[in-house]
Amino acid sequence: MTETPAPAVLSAALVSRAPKALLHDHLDGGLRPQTIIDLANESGYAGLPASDADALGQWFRDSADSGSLERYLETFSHTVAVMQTADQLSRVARECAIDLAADGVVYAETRFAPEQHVAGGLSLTEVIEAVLEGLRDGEAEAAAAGTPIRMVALLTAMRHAAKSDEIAELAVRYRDQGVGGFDIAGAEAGFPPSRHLSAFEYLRRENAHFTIHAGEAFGLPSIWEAIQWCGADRLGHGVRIMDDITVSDSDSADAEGEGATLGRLAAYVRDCRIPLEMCPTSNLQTGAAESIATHPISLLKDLRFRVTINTDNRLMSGTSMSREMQLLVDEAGWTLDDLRWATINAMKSAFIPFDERLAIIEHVVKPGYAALSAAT
Ligand SMILES: O=c1[nH]cnc2c1ncn2[C@@H]1O[C@H](CO)[C@@H](O)[C@H]1O
Ligand SMILES: [Zn+2]
Repeated sequence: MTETPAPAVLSAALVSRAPKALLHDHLDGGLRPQTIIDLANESGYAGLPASDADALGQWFRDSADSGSLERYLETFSHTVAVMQTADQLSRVARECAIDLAADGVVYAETRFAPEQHVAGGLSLTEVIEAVLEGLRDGEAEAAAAGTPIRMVALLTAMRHAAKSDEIAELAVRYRDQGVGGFDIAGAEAGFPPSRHLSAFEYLRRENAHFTIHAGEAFGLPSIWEAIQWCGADRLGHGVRIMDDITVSDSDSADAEGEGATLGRLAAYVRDCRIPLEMCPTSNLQTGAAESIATHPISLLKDLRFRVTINTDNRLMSGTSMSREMQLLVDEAGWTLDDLRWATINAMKSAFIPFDERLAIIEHVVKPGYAALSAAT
């Protein structure tokens, strides 16, 4: 009798070398702990809950681990507090690009809400320009270090606030200067995407791209509004699309997803290839999923939804793209081919022009994975 050999578990060294594409990363959720401390000391912000980097990093991870999106979001008050001057914003953006590049990320969209960075007297445009400058500097440094990365900013409007029209206009104004699109974020329950319909209608008139955080802390109605009412190009998280998928008996969907039945909304999302910006560790912390092994991302992969892997908030989750990928390999059986597929999915869904996406897929992602396959 011949036994099928168990697939080789991918080593951390290999996963860290894999080319990665990241669509869902919050700039204010990815600061280095030491940078927060430096910036707090320089600016006189006295509210930090810890004064050494290790303890502060731990504090963010623990506090974000509450099982509630609302409490998770409270931790951002400390990062936002030290992102109120042009120098602070540029430094954080520069380090974001460098850290992602060092992790093997070759393309990343990082998002932030300009309206949260005006407490120190900056205008919205000064906030955006400071971030864009930092991203350009970070790209240049990463290239010089031999780890080139393309960085794009997304402008977020906070869903509980009333600034989305203005932020959407800025996303259009800065479209050719490093801003790829628009997003809404913040507490989901009680703040449906349709509250910001005029911003989305404006963006569509302008042929601009946007994604919407939906289906994270709230279910199908939020996803339905985001897609069918607001016209979102992509879904931030979208993990609750599972509520519209029936698996005949527990865990019975096999590797091809046989045994699963899609409702109308889930079928629409799959048929239209609507990208899902999935963030496994973040979902465990906010209670949107129970474990990596049972996270819907694997079933959705098997069902061939357009799944992408993302970090959400590297600081609050103590994570990186390599870590998210490694967890899927170790705890949910993902293969190198699966990681390559998710990376190409992300590049196909990026908010940059088609020819530029294709160039990264053909000249960076595919050769990178081919070299790794040859090495396994
Ligand atoms: O997973 C999330 N769901 C909803 N909102 C989020 C998430 N992560 C971060 N933010 C919110 O987005 C703002 C801009 O980056 C952050 O300040 C945070 O309030
Ligand atoms: Zn997010």
